[in-house]
Amino acid sequence: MLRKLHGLPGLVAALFLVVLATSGVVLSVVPTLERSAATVPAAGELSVADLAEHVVANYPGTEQIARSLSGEVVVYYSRDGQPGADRVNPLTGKGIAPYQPSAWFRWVKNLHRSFLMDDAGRILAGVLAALMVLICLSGAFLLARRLGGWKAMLRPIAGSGSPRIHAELARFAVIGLLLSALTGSYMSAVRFGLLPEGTITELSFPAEVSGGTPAPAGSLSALKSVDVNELRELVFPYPDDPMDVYSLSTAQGSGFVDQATGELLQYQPRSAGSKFQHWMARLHTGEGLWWLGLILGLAALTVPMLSFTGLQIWWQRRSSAISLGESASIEAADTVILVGSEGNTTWGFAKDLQNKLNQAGKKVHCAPMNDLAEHYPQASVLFILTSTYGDGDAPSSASQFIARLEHFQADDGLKFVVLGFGDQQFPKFCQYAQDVDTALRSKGLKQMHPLTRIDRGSATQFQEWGEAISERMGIPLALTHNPAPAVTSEFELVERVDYGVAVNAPTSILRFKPVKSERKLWQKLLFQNRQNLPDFEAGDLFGVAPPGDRAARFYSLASSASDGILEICVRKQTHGICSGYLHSLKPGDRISGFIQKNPGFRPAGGATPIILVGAGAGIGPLAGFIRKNTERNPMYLYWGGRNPQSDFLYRPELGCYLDDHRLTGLSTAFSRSAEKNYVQDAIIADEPALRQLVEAGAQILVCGGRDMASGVRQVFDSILKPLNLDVEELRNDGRYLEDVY
Ligand SMILES: Cc1cc2nc3c(=O)[nH]c(=O)nc-3n(C[C@H](O)[C@H](O)[C@H](O)COP(=O)(O)O)c2cc1C
Repeated sequence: MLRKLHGLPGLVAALFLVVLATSGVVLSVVPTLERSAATVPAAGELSVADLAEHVVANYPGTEQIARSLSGEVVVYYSRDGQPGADRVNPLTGKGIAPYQPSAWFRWVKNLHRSFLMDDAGRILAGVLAALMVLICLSGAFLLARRLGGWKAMLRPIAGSGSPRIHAELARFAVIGLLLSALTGSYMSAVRFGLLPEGTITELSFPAEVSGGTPAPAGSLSALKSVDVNELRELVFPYPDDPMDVYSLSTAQGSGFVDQATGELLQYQPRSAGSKFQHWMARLHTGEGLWWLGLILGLAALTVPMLSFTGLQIWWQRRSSAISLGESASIEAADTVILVGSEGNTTWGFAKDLQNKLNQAGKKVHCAPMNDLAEHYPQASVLFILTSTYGDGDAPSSASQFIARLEHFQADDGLKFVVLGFGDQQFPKFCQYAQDVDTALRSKGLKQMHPLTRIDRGSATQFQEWGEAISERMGIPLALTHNPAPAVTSEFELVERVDYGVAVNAPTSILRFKPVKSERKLWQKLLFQNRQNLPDFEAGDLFGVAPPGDRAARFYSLASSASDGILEICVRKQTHGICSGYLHSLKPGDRISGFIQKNPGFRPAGGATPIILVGAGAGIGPLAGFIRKNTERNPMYLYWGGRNPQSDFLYRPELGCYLDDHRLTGLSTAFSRSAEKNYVQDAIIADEPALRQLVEAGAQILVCGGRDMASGVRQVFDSILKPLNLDVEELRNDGRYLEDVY
């Protein structure tokens, strides 16, 4: 719902919003330009009387002096019967230049206010401003949900590509955009009478005027008592009409001034409503608040990019949407599958399950979890397949599920199974699936099979779960869904470096070049994936299926697309089909593969010190991070191998990285050498230095086998103890990341 509230207005209004925002950016510099050209006297330095005296000395035919909120003073005068207007220096009253408002800015203002279409355009601009309020608010809620609550709004944002850019820009700009949209909506609502206007009472001409001989403007007491910075406008009396008066308008109110006595007549302070309206306009335009104008302009500058990335996200989501096969009705279904998904990948698994159950003769009803019915009269099994989002929260298609469960009537014969989809990198791995499992049990439903968690869409884990369910239900259920994108790219092996044969740990660094083929124009326009030149970062995963096998295996990437090479570091497993296949490749051989993003495993960036820990082939992504560290931020590597003569992976590269300071420090440990050390020992040896780094905000990234990762966690727990910290706490702050296999 929240996503629709955000996306739909965005899609409908994107183009108009870009026009509004771009013209807003141009207008946002006006207050700064005006302010830089204006001379603003210090408070108390110059009164309106002084200003009038200086101006009249230079412009004897002065009719009006106007001062903008930016401090620009313009005198309107008549000379030899001809009207004129000059910008003047308030301190001297001397003219600076003829006053000529910019025709270009006027055109942009018209475009911004009304799309150059008068009232119809103004109404459209008002509606767009209101839509923008909706987009900003729903976007802020989505962002808070994604980051794990309002308190976590400043947390590093995981992810990459358009979703990450969209979220980063939105976080930066949302307050500015919301302010512009709210004030713009208010101004439109007032203009079209939807909100009351702040009353500005028209002053009637004073009944009693002295009619005496006019005194010089500089001597009039009412003008002397007003600081020039308060002035809005001073209209001079008609020459040779002793019964006429000065009309004075200031920030506080307006009134008349007797030209002979200097007395203030019929003064009217501004009403609270008028002040409010005035401030809303200032907060929208930044008039007189040049710094705010620039902030609002910067925020508006993000709108074209937000629209573009928003459109890309929508398109990607649409492209990955799964159309479900025929679904039995709620009344007729003997099996129900409910799906909780945000990015649609879980639907692919659900569809496979539904197809296989159909093939086994079941009548399956499949729906989003939010569509939980009150009763499934014929159903004996309820499958829940759900992902987890935010910080252990429900994905959007399951957000109402727990609430709806209150009204659910379960038959005695109904059993349930929960299958969670998540990512082990997140501290609350498959937490929502766990919550659903608990909620169903507390509701009194019987579990048919224990909760199972699938990590990063593993086809193998899904298949294994299918086998277990198959046994429970007594039906064949060969689940084969592999969420790999249908489109793979071709890669050619250009180089391999082999290590570790002598210590029974054959490990190769394999470097591939993508085989190029250009995208067609329509594919580019429709934001289609680059078919053969995928975008990837070190730490993302490379999916490869060995010949004759549909299930892909994943290898952490040791390079980024910008390196121009796709690099993986693969240890040949005993009986490993895929690792054996990769190890058999010779330069010139081609393979097909695809990229799976792994946004949860990336160094924080900026000056944050990074501690990299790995063992064996786990060095792959870590080497990729170091290669990318061209800004020479502090980066330390702790790595464990078997023997320095045989499997010191990346030895020459690491030497170069140390020399050119992409790597700040390197500690190694070898288990089959004289020292017989593991990476944990190398970490303990540097305990005080590491503690200091963590105290200074360091982030730790660990890559390698499960046992090594668990040992490293224990060691860090003990190192962190004196700081009253532990790995779990760092993990919650995104400062302890693992890529474990
Ligand atoms: C912003 C974001 C937050 C996530 N939070 C969690 C989480 O807290 N726990 C977890 O196990 N997985 C988390 N994941 C991983 C997803 O649950 C996982 O990728 C899942 O397969 C997505 O399925 P879906 O595309 O059907 O929504 C998160 C993913 C993203 C992009």
